[in-house]
Amino acid sequence: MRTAFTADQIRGAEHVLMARLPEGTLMQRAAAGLAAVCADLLGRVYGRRVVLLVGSGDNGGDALYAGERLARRGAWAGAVLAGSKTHEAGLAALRQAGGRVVDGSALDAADLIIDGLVGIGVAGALREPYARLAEDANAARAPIVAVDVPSGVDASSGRVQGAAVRAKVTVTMGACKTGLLVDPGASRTGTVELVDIGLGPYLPDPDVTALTRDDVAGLLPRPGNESDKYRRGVLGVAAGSDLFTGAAVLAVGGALRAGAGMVRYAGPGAPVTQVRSHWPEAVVTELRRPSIEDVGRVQAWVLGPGLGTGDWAHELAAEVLASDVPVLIDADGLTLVAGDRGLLRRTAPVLITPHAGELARLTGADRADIEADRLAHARAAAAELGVTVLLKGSTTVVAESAGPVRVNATGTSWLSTGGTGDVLSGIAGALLAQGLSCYDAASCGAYLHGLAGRLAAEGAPLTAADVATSVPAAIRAVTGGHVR
Ligand SMILES: NC(=O)C1=CN([C@@H]2O[C@H](COP(=O)(O)OP(=O)(O)OC[C@H]3O[C@@H](n4cnc5c(N)ncnc54)[C@H](O)[C@@H]3O)[C@@H](O)[C@H]2O)[C@@H](O)CC1
Ligand SMILES: [K+]
Repeated sequence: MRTAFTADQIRGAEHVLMARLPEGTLMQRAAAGLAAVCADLLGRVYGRRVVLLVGSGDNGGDALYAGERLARRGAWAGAVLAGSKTHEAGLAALRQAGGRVVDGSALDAADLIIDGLVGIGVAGALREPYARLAEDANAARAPIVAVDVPSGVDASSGRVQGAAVRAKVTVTMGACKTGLLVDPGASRTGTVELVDIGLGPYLPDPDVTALTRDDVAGLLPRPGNESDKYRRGVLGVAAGSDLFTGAAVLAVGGALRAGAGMVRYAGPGAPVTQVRSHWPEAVVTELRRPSIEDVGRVQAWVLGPGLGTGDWAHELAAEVLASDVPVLIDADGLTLVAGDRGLLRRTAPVLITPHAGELARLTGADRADIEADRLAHARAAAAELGVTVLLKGSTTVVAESAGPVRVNATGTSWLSTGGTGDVLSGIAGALLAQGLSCYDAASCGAYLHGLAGRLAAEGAPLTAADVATSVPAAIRAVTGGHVR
């Protein structure tokens, strides 16, 4: 499990550790790790031009001491001092090693740029001259190594309020920061390298976690000798309408490919015909009225893709939500719930899977605000609505009212195409039906969906149906595909 922490959590742990060590120890550990990554990236250090962007805090101190180490190995090291004050001991050490102070024009001829403008101490948008330096560094041809956090990215949320460095590598000290895993910040970090400065034992429970392949392999249900189609989990899918038939086909497809023992599809005539012809494996009930009475027993429901938002859909949603099994609500189901919050009054668990626009409709928050601070809005919605929230987007996050938010890093921008959300609801629904909690079903579902998207795309456009087709390959990639 990858873990990440807010700036305050990191400061708290650093405080305890620092009190036990001689002054300056942590910064030397940080600078040593940073210099090693820079040297790796340069290949040969001797004679290469390294430009340090140095802010007024300890982030600048890390950069100066790393510059000193590289200068001692024969690099040309020039520091651009951006702040009204500078880490004096760091600057003296750099000078002693042969480094110098330069102006921003040195960026053009740099072989490597070290961004030590601001780290976890940043507040708000970068001020001048920091903002201009960040932009000039981005425009230069040299790769940028960001110290701790790319300057301009909020370490605790991933928020970017103005100019921000776009790094090739981010060398983060002690522990990963939340803002490095959540967009828009995550898109600025490049590769994240962690330098161990001994903080581990002093860290609290993480703010954010990300499942690894092994975590997902451990959580995914696998059929055993005792399994039959009923015990493996039966998923009900209430989706599709005479107007929108494809959503039903895609949600059922995602569910079948993700290992549901059986999928019971319930809908009106047109999607019933489509689902039957695409998926003879599904057990289909054609609904003449909005009732699930004749559908048979299920262990979880997917409610909403392509369902419509009229009275018929509302009545069907109310029936599904009156059941005593977990329900995943997506798409039109979310619109129905936004218009009638009373539908959420139930004791069995609810997982909602909105994108930012759908969450805005549900909570009244501004869509752009949600995009800018996905974590905070997903958490707040989970607490307000009493549900598990899977917020879709460039970084998909899964939040409950308490505990760490799980972020998913497997996605690809090729997935932003019509119908992929319907497939995701089928995958996560199938995992719910197999007995996973909303939290695990959502985060494993997002992981598999992202990976299936990557496998389907291979760097080219994909369709939602391709994603569903690739889900077994994604599961094989995660579990090692051992035959059992
Ligand atoms: N505290 C520690 O034990 C360690 C800290 N380390 C480094 O120290 C950093 C934290 O240092 P600081 O607490 O000094 O904070 P930072 O260096 O991250 O930033 C604080 C400085 O930036 C300025 N600043 C804040 N927001 C700004 C904005 N929007 N535009 C322009 N300037 C802005 C402030 O005026 C202040 O001088 C970490 O990110 C890490 O790089 C590492 O050396 C490891 C050990
Ligand atoms: K930085």
